[in-house]
Amino acid sequence: MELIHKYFPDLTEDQRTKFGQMEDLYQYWNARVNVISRQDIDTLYERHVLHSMGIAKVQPFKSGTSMLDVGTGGGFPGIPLAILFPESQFHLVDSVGKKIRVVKEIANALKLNNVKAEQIRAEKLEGSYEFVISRAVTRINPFVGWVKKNISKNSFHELRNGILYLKGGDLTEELSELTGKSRIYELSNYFEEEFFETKKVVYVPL
Ligand SMILES: C[S@@+](CC[C@H](N)C(=O)[O-])C[C@H]1O[C@@H](n2cnc3c(N)ncnc32)[C@H](O)[C@@H]1O
Repeated sequence: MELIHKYFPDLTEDQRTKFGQMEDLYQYWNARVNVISRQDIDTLYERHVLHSMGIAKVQPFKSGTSMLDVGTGGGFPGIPLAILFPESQFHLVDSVGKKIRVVKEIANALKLNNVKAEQIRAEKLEGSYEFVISRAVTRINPFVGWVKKNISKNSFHELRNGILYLKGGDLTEELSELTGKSRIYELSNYFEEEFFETKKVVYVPL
């Protein structure tokens, strides 16, 4: 938790409380439905919560933004970002129903009125959003194909609407497959500790 305060010092009391409640909730639910690896639960704040919040360092979302989190699993990156941006709307989707059940339980327990969770495959999803946020779902190229129908045109952020995707490894080959412009943001520019496995946010404007 100290790390959240270190990198996001302006949180309200309500946000601090909600972040604080996440640990017990994930301990409880992960013991019933495996949504994050069991060894990772001890490092929930570093490897999952703060990591998800790396997206906010790249693009802080303005009030009224709508976000789609594709392949959210147990709620990452969507849940931490929904706590951080209570004035924005988050639609969290996953193809696996039991994961969505956990997300709904956690969002309800945290009283996150700005989160909607749904079991659906990304390819079938209608609706439009300013940004698609995601972590560790598939290769960038098919991912862009799934979600480009869901990006709205009305940009009102510094970055044009598009995808913000937490990813690791050497992305040269994957990104060379993309026709449009993409950009890589290194998380090491925002966080001094080296605790993330995937160290980049890939931005694909659409
Ligand atoms: C490796 S997990 C990552 C979960 C979460 N984003 C995280 O980083 O903790 C990938 C997730 O993507 C979901 N998924 C894979 N293909 C999908 C699709 N076509 N539509 C929706 N969800 C999908 C899987 O069910 C799984 O929960």
